[in-house]
Amino acid sequence: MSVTSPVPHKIIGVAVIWNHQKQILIDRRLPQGTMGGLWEFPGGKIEHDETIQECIKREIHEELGIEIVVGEHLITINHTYTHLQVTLTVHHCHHVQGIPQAIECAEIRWVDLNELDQFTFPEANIEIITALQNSKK
Ligand SMILES: Nc1nc2c([nH]c(=O)n2[C@H]2C[C@H](O)[C@@H](COP(=O)(O)OP(=O)(O)OP(=O)(O)O)O2)c(=O)[nH]1
Ligand SMILES: [Mg+2]
Repeated sequence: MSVTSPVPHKIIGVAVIWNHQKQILIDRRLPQGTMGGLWEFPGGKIEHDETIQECIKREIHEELGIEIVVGEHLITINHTYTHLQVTLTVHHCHHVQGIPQAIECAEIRWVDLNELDQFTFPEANIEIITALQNSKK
């Protein structure tokens, strides 16, 4: 008889942050740890008693030191990696104040939508990027 233990499930709020030049903010994960060195949209785990919008606003302040307005829902992705299941709830967001700083990541960049293909993202992000490209057509 084999016993399988369920993989951990993380609920993550994710921000697609736009500036006035219609660029999107992406960050590179630290080299060590899960999905190290890959690019991502900033965000993180939801805390209890928090809405997804509150989670996104808090994570962006903690990780990048900036203020944003959380806008329209873009997509929710359920994805299972080998040792981890994630639910990524993605919202369009707007940069309001502050210069983004790489507080909890290796690097950050403002990029055009058509430049996203040049960066390596986690597997779950393929669907997010497709949704973004389709929503802007
Ligand atoms: N923020 C973010 N996370 C993503 C994206 N795509 C993707 O698969 N993920 C995964 C990577 C992580 O496992 C998880 C984000 O959780 P997290 O940033 O709070 O957690 P972490 O793994 O960095 O670290 P920890 O706090 O659990 O130690 O979601 C994305 O575009 N943005
Ligand atoms: Mg994070």
